[in-house]
Amino acid sequence: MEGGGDMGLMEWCRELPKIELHAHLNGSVRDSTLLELAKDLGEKGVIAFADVVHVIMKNGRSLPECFKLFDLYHLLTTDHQTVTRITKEVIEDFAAENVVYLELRTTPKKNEAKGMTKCSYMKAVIDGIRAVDTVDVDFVTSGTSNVNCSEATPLNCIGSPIKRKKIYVRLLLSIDRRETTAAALETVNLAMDLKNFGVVGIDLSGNPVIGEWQTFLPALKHAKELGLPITLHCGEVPNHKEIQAMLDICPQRIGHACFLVEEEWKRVKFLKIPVVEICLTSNIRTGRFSSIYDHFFADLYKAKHQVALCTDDSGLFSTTLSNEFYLAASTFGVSIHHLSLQSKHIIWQVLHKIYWVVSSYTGLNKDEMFLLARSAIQSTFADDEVKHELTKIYDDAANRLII
Ligand SMILES: CNc1ncnc2c1ncn2[C@@H]1O[C@H](COP(=O)(O)O)[C@@H](O)[C@H]1O
Ligand SMILES: [Zn+2]
Repeated sequence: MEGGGDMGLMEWCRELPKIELHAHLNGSVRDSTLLELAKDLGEKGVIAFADVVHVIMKNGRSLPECFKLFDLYHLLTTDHQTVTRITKEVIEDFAAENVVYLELRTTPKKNEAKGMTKCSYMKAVIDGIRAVDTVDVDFVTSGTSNVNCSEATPLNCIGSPIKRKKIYVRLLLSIDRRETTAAALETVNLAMDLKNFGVVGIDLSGNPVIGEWQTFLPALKHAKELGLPITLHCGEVPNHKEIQAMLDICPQRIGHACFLVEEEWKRVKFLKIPVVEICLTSNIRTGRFSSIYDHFFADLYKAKHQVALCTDDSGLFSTTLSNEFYLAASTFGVSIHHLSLQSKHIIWQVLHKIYWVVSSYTGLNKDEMFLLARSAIQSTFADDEVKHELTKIYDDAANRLII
């Protein structure tokens, strides 16, 4: 799909201002940084460098393999200084491809050996946000925090003569499915303490075959009581009892939703509440769908259900948000407008190819992609002021990007 006439579309996708709602910090680390960190630890004799290189560089991974890899990532990134470094780099990478609003999620971690508490982990993340120097960052919502974080000021230089790129960064604190109820509650309370530093909500993630719903429920209910929005990794495996329970608490958003059955989709659509964070490459790479043509994105889009294209783990899956837009545009464009949803692969592929060749048309048209990107504004957990600013960014870009 790349190269030739298609390059225009990819470039357009890069130019498009984008909103990223589902990105895990440790899953978004650059390969080059991981390799450097692995080399360091290899030299210190903590890991066998030769053994981990091919694991880091491997392309296709099953979901269980991903979680094994996260354990390795966490070994590499577990000290304050490294957490600060990866946060800085991840934000710079998203900003470089015109992500204008990033809701970055991460699991606050305790590590006694490194003197790390959940709170100090988050301080290291915040230091990383403050260390970004290639773009202006807006992340402080107001005032200071009561967790003894150093005085924080927004990094955007008001009145700076040179107009630089700007990115809004907000944080979601993740509860890992391996955690206890007490640990999950600690994360929710920390999120409340860090509201002034751009923490806007709670995520539930981690290996979907681990942990019981009842373990996380008290913390999620607590978050709701505190008015913290929630997004859940929902239906990554076919656990229908859990999917029902997740929908019962009416989260603001859900991610993945790969294994929802018709009845559950009806409920999602009827509730009109959960915005679905769609992670195409992640779902394909982890084998949730044997072909991208089986993905439910087109179904939801056509039903006008609120969806947002996201990367999930841009480092782990070697993708970017621009790439996800390109993938959606070049795969689903024809199908969305001209085919029935039940079409089989072969029909999708043949018609898509014919249409593509005949008309040189590469998918969703630019107006629709622009609106798709813009529609994510309403799904952010940011306050109205930020939403207003984002709307202005899209209004400005409309002249340049759509006719
Ligand atoms: C592939 N789909 C996925 N499904 C579920 N959880 C995932 C995930 N991808 C990432 N994570 C969650 O994010 C953590 C890494 O980032 P942080 O250490 O929090 O920054 C993983 O350990 C896992 O808990
Ligand atoms: Zn995820």
